[in-house]
Amino acid sequence: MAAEVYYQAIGTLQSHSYLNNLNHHQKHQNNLVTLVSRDFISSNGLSTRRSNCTGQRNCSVIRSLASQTSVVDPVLSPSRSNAGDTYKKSNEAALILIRHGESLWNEKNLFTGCVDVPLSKKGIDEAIEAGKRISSIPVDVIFTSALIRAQMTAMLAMTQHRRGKVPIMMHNESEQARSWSQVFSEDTKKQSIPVIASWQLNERMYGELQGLNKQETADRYGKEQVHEWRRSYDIPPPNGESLEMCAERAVAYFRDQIEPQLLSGKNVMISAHGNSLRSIIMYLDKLTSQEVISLELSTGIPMLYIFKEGRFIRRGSPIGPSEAGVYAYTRRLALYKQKLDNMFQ
Ligand SMILES: O=C(O)[C@@H](CO)OP(=O)(O)O
Repeated sequence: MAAEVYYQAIGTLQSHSYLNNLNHHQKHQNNLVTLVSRDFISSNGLSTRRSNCTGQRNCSVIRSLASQTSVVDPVLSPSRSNAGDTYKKSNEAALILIRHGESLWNEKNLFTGCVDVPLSKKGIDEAIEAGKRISSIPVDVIFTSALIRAQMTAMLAMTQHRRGKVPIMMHNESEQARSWSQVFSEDTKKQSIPVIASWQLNERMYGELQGLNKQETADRYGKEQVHEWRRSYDIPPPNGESLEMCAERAVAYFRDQIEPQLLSGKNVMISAHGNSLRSIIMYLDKLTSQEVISLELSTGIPMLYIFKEGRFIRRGSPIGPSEAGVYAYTRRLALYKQKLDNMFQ
């Protein structure tokens, strides 16, 4: 199918605001992300409405980092719709975020944090389903946390990718590990996707709540207290990390290790966790510490951003591998899918 066909979809998408588009996706796919106070997203007045940051140290750090990004949509803006050359010349990359599929402890409703538990049967199915949704989106490098549930999710998702590249875990923990895991064929390397695991993308450390049942904890300490531990920005659970503390390491890692990949045009997938991803989304979408409280991520639903000219544009979640809208977002995505369609005709 020709790339132009995908561009036709832009005509229909142009009339959608960023938020409408997001809502359209959400309607069709079980709430990838829930933002209770959404009005800020469609507004240009982000900075004026964002004076209510309650976080202390890191809040200002996050906000100054975030000030480099924007939710303005250059891809779908009418003035750009016919600017084919502009698309060609501009440097852009896809960024896929995915929270791991349901884990055995999600299933049991236990606080998990940095405890390293695997996916449940349902989580395995979710990861495979997630893989189908992104199976026509190019992935050049994968970042996961150091935890098995995020790694399982990434690996299972990639089994569904139409390009058929093999994800390979990088082992840089020692010189010997690096040397013993070398690949000596350039051709094979080209058919591989490096997978980089980092503790900085781990779930936030839940301290003394790890292993406790969420409902029983609420019964014992009160719903409000537990909600504060779970969703406030800067109040940590007993001996654990607040979201602010989690953001400090996860966002720093994103900026230092992941953004350079995107800047060089590489398409990146991040498989991580509810709270490490919430903190990264806070950075990408310039959410305040108040706004992030209402951000919830579903397990196993991938979310696509386009990184273009230093800005992150949230595109919602691909519904399926053939959904025209997703591939219409950029010429590169359209061409990539067209190539895959030709290969597998
Ligand atoms: O238990 C956890 O580690 C997290 C994510 O599952 O829970 P919460 O939703 O409370 O942040």
